[in-house]
Amino acid sequence: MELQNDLLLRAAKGEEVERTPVWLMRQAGRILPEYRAIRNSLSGFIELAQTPELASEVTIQPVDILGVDAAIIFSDILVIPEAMGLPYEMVEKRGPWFPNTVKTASDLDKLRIADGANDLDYVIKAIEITKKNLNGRVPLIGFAGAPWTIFAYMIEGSGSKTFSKARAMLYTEPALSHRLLEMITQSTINYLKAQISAGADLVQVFDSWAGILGPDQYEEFSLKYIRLICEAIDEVPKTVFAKGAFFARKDMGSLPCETIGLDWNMEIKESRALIGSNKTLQGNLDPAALYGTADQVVAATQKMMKQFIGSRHIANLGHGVYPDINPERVKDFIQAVKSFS
Ligand SMILES: Cc1c2[nH]c(c1CCC(=O)O)Cc1[nH]c(c(CCC(=O)O)c1C)Cc1[nH]c(c(CCC(=O)O)c1C)Cc1[nH]c(c(C)c1CCC(=O)O)C2
Repeated sequence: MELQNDLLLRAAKGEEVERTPVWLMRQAGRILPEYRAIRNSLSGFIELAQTPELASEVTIQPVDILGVDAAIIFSDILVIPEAMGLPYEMVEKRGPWFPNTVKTASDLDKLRIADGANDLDYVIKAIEITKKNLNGRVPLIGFAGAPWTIFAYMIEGSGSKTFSKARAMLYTEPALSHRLLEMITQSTINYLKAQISAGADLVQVFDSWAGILGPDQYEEFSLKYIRLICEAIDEVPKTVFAKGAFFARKDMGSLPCETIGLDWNMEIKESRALIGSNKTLQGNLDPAALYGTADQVVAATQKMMKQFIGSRHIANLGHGVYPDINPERVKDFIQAVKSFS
């Protein structure tokens, strides 16, 4: 199926574009009343994610309602631990929670490498339905968590400010840590390849908890595995978003991927200098900027866009859109990118 709007893919590959493409991390769900209407008719997030027809519907909502230049499949990074044998629950207002965590080698022996196509068949079906229903309007982004971020949840069992159990494991059980990271990496490669076979046009790896490691540990326990994933996937362009990894920007310039995501703490020109000229940069408006008035949102967006002039760029926020943002301000952001020249 020929894409009618392939701005995202051309920008990722560093090809000519008429204008900068724009989408938002966490655009599916969260902010739209149309999403909440569907979600509230079910038992919760997990049932929605596991119902391919509905997951597909909420994936396409931001394309119809907001006018973004890409869809991102509605799912979660935590489907990988579940497919490996560690199920999660989504607790209302509190976030993910794992009844069991990995503490010892015998916990690890109970886990398996996920195969992607079978273990996560509901995501694969949702991608197939979404590709059909998008009918080539915009590209579809597939995604997975980076091994370190997935590891952090599997050890900690929930979100955390410090992830001190997960970070302790790196010091007390480095060999066990590497074994688990290898299993997650292999599962993730299988999963991303299945997403691509089903129709994903680009894949993004989210390393949401990159910023809590020091530079040496980040190289050893995170970047190494992200590199393996990028090396294994050559079918479609890849984006790596490592939140808070300002210290790793130079190393990220040599990852075998097309695009590097920037968070809003990262200065744009400095990031370009560190990462080099042969990557597309994605980002990086502060998500809190969308709490401003329409005029303020437009001004902040233009200010960001100016700093990317002459640079390979995909416009986005510096992290996921916050749940209580007015969708009208999201539209102002998108329109400000589209009319920037
Ligand atoms: C760390 C992380 C998670 N999930 C994700 C990350 C990485 C990105 C980031 O750093 O924000 C990624 C994710 N989660 C979800 C998507 C869907 C696609 C998209 O819109 O980008 C994506 C790409 C749906 C979701 N994942 C979740 C929801 C909310 C569930 C609900 O409707 O109640 C959605 C729509 C739940 C979730 N899932 C997770 C948390 C911490 C939570 C609870 C708080 C929150 O809402 O973010 C783990």
